[in-house]
Amino acid sequence: MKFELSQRFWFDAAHTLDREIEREGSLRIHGHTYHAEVFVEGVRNPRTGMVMDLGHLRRELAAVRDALDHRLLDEVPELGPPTLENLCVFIARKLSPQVPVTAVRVWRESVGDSCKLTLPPQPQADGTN
Ligand SMILES: Nc1nc2c(c(=O)[nH]1)N=C([C@H](O)[C@H](O)COP(=O)(O)OP(=O)(O)OP(=O)(O)O)CN2
Ligand SMILES: [Zn+2]
Repeated sequence: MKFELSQRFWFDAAHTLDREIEREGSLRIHGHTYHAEVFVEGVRNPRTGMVMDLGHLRRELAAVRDALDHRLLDEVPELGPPTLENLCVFIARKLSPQVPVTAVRVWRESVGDSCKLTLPPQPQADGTN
């Protein structure tokens, strides 16, 4: 049996974005509240009954949030242009290799847009995936 767990967090951040349309407003520094959800997938450890302890995931996400919250995203190392796509990749890469992440979604409620990065399932310790 395979299970999918998820954990959400949010952060407030500023950015600019170099776009072909709506350039002027996008190039001015402005802020958004971003929401993110990280999905992990796997089988239960028979001893713990868990795919992974959600407390560990919460700790990992607190560190990721710290790298993004109240920041000017244009200046965040390794992010690149501060798009939803790059935020998904950044969050996935910040998680330690032990986290069996299969997807990351980032969205802005106020604008109504959303981006989901889907990753291939990681091999499990018991050889399944
Ligand atoms: N493929 C993508 N396209 C666009 C992205 C993106 O991340 N990936 N991002 C944007 C803009 O940032 C987004 O549309 C928000 O627009 P913005 O000018 O930043 O803010 P608004 O004024 O529209 O929204 P408010 O939060 O209400 O101020 C565009 N395309
Ligand atoms: Zn914006």
